[in-house]
Amino acid sequence: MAESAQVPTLVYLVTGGCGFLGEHIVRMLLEREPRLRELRVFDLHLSSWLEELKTGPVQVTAIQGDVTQAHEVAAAVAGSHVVIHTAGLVDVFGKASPKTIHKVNVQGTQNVIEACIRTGTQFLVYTSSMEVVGPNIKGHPFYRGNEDTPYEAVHRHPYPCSKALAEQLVLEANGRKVNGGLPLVTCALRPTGIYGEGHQVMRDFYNQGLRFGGRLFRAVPASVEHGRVYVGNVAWMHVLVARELEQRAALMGGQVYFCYDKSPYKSYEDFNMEFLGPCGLRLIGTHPLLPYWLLLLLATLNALLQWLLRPLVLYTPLLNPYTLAVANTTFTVSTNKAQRHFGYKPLFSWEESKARTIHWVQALEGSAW
Ligand SMILES: NC(=O)C1=CN([C@@H]2O[C@H](COP(=O)(O)OP(=O)(O)OC[C@H]3O[C@@H](n4cnc5c(N)ncnc54)[C@H](O)[C@@H]3O)[C@@H](O)[C@H]2O)C=CC1
Ligand SMILES: CC(C)CCC[C@@H](C)[C@H]1CC[C@H]2[C@@H]3[C@H](O)CC4=CC(=O)CC[C@]4(C)[C@H]3CC[C@]12C
Repeated sequence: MAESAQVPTLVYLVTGGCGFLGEHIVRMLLEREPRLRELRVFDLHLSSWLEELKTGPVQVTAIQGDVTQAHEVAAAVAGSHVVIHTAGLVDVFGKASPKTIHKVNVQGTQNVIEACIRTGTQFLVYTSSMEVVGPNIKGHPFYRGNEDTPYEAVHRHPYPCSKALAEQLVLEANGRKVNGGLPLVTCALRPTGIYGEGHQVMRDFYNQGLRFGGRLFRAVPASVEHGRVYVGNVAWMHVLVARELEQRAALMGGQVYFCYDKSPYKSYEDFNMEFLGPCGLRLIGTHPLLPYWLLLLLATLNALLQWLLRPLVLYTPLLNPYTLAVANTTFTVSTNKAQRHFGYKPLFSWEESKARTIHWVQALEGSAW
């Protein structure tokens, strides 16, 4: 990869570049990668905000395409120096079938790898997930663990299964020869639960709170820690990894990195209240209002209803046995591997991450502000 501060030469491709995280990566690259000549944004659904980016100095190329279609992926990858593969089907609510989740997340990733090899693209950054590790089906806590913490990673749900398989494909591809004979250099980033501007689940919780007269009802004990990381910092980690992968190929190739920042360790709901509280919502109860066994019964009923109604309507409530288990199991990370390997420091402090997220919630349609 040729380096020059004056003449931008690099071509980057971001798959899933119109999604929640993808948009932040795209904007961050344009702001903080001075060597960029062309930025290709590949997504199933192209967003209108891409148009405004086309007026800047970097050539922004919007590519409507499907990662499950190998020829579309190969055409987009050809001629790029770095691929950031963020596209994925993020579904833990039963909106898509397990087969579709597998096809997009696993076959789609395989297509990206093969496209890099066939077209001679040498650097691949994959957005994995904390979910490839856990929480596992046994509900074992992962308390402030790092990339080397032993943990029994056993999954049954299609989403974590697909992310784990895809991550494995990416890591195993490290070192394979790409067209031209150079080695492919890959690595995987594992965000914990991402939050920030554009976060759909946060929007859902906010709207739910508004419907209940400004109240949310505690469902998870405050003592359960759930790892969260600000979207801007996750994007920054992608930009840094992409930048450093060539110089530090021997160290970083085939590695996994948790995404982390200074966001506090809290339960899923208490963490959300850091933003929803200042927007006028209250979390009712210091303990869960319903006992766990009753929540599990409701979650199971929801799963049953989803199955029964499937021929007529898609019923996809937030509460199901999987989301209940994830929200009720401690899973937090404490690591400095990204700092040691490629000098990562969070770009946004907790105070700034919080302020930006609150500002976004306040601007939502139907907001109480
Ligand atoms: N949201 C979260 O808390 C976390 C997300 N992740 C991972 O981060 C990545 C991005 O997730 P989000 O931004 O939250 O999701 P998102 O749903 O907002 O973005 C995913 C993007 O991929 C695109 N996409 C989906 N199927 C596609 C296909 N067949 N071909 C081309 N593009 C396709 C979508 O149109 C969307 O723009 C995913 O790989 C996800 O697994 C990892 C950890 C946590
Ligand atoms: C009412 C319930 C008891 C609470 C429901 C909350 C859930 C909807 C969310 C709790 C934990 C979330 C997941 C977690 O942050 C890890 C994730 C990583 C990803 O890669 C994708 C998203 C997610 C699975 C995230 C999804 C929503 C929760 C299950």
